[in-house]
Amino acid sequence: MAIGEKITISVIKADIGGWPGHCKVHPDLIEKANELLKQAKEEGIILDFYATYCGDDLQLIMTHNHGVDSEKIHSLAWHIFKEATEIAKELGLYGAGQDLLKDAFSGNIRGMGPGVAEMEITLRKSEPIVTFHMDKTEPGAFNLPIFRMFGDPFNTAGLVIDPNMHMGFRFEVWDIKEHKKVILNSPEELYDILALIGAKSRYVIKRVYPKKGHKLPEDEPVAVISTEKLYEIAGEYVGKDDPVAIVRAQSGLPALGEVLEPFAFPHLVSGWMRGSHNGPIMPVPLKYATPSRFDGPPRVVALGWQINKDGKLIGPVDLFEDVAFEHARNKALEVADYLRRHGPFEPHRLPLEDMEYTTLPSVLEKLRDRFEPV
Ligand SMILES: O=C(COP(=O)(O)O)[C@@H](O)[C@H](O)[C@H](O)COP(=O)(O)O
Ligand SMILES: [Mg+2]
Ligand SMILES: [Mg+2]
Ligand SMILES: [Mg+2]
Repeated sequence: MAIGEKITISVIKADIGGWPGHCKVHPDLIEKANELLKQAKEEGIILDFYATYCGDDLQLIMTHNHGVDSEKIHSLAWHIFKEATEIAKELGLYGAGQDLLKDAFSGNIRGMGPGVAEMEITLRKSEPIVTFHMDKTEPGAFNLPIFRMFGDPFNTAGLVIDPNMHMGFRFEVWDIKEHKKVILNSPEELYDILALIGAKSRYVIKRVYPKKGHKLPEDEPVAVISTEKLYEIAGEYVGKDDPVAIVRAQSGLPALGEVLEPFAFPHLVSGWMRGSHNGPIMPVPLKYATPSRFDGPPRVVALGWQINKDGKLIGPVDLFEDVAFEHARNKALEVADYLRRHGPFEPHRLPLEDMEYTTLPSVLEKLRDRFEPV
């Protein structure tokens, strides 16, 4: 491994049991993940790793040379989730094995329940990246912040000032209901991008790419978001995914501060209690990534890394530990109070079409025969 060579960064996560309820990952599960990742590193399967949590989701961060969708890496992650599930069962954790939706591994973890964000890139001389980890929300929660990082000059000064990024970026947007994708150019097609991604339960940003003329290869993503579960599990829409993302920063890309700036505004996302409520996403350090009030409000953690020439993950820096995000947290709490006072009423509760995949329809079914024509 060296500068200028290809390296893959994989973030693979799953909820395999909460402690208590859907609140947090038990440290024994993280310990197990670390033990097995250490073994994989010693065997030369991965270059480096870090295991952590966000809420009740166990997060595996890995660097390796196997490219995206590698059977070796996906089966390693699956094996870790399976082994840790045994500990979750032993401890009697809540919903042990919750996100492991299939029994047998068949080559690729996508479509089996866990969330995956991976990118294969040519390693720069200095490679700053941020991994984002969310709980109690869905992939569309990344639409607004990712758009602001790479498309909004009011967020990212570099889009105006830096000649290396003045040409803008390309957004790969997925229609997760029709299972289609489209690539749109920013800034030329800015309004089309927004027309789609404003509808965040249906259209989600999957990747962002540099444009032709950028100093980075145009086929290597600069941001990637996990969306696979929603898209891949055939015939079944699986509600809230607790997504993750990887974003590269600096030197012709948004600066670290431009990557984090969108989270100074705790925008509304779907999820929270029973995956059925709108609420503010609160940027938190790991120590606060324990959604407990009304199973929330939804959380986002940002971990900062430098990847060195050997593929080693130098970090993490717990980026939202900064006091500069205190105001966003307070605002989120204020918005949470305001929304909670609506109780079961929309728009705190999600609109009916988004409730289709929750437990509400079975409640409404009981009343069906009692309706009379008016
Ligand atoms: O959204 C939630 C859990 O999401 P998650 O596991 O993080 O994907 C929770 O609010 C649960 O829906 C809620 O606690 C009810 O859980 P059950 O009692 O139905 O398991
Ligand atoms: Mg859970
Ligand atoms: Mg979760
Ligand atoms: Mg989940």
